[in-house]
Amino acid sequence: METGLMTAGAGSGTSVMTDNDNWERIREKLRTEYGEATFNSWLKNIELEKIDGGKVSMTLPTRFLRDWVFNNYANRIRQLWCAADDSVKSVDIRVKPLDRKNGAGHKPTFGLGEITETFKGARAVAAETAGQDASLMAPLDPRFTFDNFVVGKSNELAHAAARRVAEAKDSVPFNPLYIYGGVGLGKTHLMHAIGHAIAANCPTKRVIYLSAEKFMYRFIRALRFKDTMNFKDQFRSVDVLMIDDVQFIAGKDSTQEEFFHTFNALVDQNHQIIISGDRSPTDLEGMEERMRSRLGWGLVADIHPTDYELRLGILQSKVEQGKIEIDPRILEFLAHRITSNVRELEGALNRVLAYSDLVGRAVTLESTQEVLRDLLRANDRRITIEEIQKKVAEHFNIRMSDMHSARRARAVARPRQVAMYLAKQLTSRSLPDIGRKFGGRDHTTVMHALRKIEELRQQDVALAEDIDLLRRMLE
Ligand SMILES: Nc1ncnc2c1ncn2[C@@H]1O[C@H](COP(=O)(O)OP(=O)(O)OP(=O)(O)O)[C@@H](O)[C@H]1O
Repeated sequence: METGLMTAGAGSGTSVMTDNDNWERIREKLRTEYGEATFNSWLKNIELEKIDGGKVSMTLPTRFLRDWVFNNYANRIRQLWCAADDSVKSVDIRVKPLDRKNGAGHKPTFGLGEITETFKGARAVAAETAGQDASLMAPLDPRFTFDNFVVGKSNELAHAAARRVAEAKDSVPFNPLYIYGGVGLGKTHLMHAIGHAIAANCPTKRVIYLSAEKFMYRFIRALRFKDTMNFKDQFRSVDVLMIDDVQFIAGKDSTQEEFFHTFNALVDQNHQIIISGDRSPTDLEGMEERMRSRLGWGLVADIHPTDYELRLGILQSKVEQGKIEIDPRILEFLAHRITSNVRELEGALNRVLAYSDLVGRAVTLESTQEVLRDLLRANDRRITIEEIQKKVAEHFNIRMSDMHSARRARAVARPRQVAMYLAKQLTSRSLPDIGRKFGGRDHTTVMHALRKIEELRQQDVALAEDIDLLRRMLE
């Protein structure tokens, strides 16, 4: 979110002395309400800049802190300002500009130049959350903890596996832990949560968390500056290595080669590796076979799309954390309608709340529909055949490419027929269209598949259940 703008009451400015007094009192209230630890981590560094024309301008040293405060404490700060001074119209929190003359100021936490995502123990995280020492900054998002992760059917395996890895003091339960799932379903959240838990429980463990993209960037830089020995040492001496979005290095041969050796070195030393990707290891096209097979060596845990209950649970947890008052029917509406992924769901809630702050009116169903018109339309879109194929392939543990292949073995032919059946049920595509999407098959093949599956559904309870489950997951 670019601007932290909050609106309230009506009126004009007050004297500097009174403003500072008010701010002191508000700070004390925040300290009492949220407790010393939270106050010191997030709120202590808010500075009052000025009050002008009824607008309170405050600053925080980093964008990260500003966003966090905005998302979690803005409502309360606004209420306190309004109660303290009824001339206050709006409250604005900005990132404090760098003091260029003295070279002082704070780097943004997720600055562009930052490539190392290394942290050693809890101190680094604490320093980071307090926004103090830029050189110790760890990019672990403090919101992404196990406590803030809502568990449902779709993510329970990944969550349990992540916890097991995080809590294992001297052992390595599965190596690697490979977590995969669609966009915005909590893979990064779980990895950060593992990082936080290890930092808290085993502060001497050396952990590296970074995206595969940054791994590649660092590797290329090491090559360019002839510093590969150092690069290898750094990565091969860690206790826990977490690589996010591994699909990024598919097709990047030399990075894959380096990653392969790093991977082997760590596994040999019995050091933990945790990897996330957007698809299963077997479906990582552009990834060498030896790498794919290694990625599947340990535990492969997938995160499925969320169901209604989980979406509602996530929204409820967000409003509880932010102490936000909102009509529960709005949350139910959002959980019903924003089904794409959790990131969009959170974004929708934030948009609705920001709008209500701006216009100074409570959130209603009408305003929610109005504000989210585009998002709701996008979420109403039709299910695609590709989605069906992907889901069915995952479910039956076959490759996506088998949906198009000529292979006739039952282990792949049956799931393919199930996918055709669901394509007919859940989309408005014609039989020839469906056939084309399945490796250019004839419409009579599709018809045969539909008949076969309909017949089997009557006889085979397990298959009927599989189909029901798949349909619910897709709808
Ligand atoms: N089960 C959950 N409970 C609470 N928050 C969640 C949950 N799942 C996802 N989120 C939130 O949804 C947002 C997106 O999650 P995250 O970034 O971890 O997704 P991702 O799977 O890594 O996506 P991508 O593939 O785009 O990297 C985050 O703000 C995260 O906190």
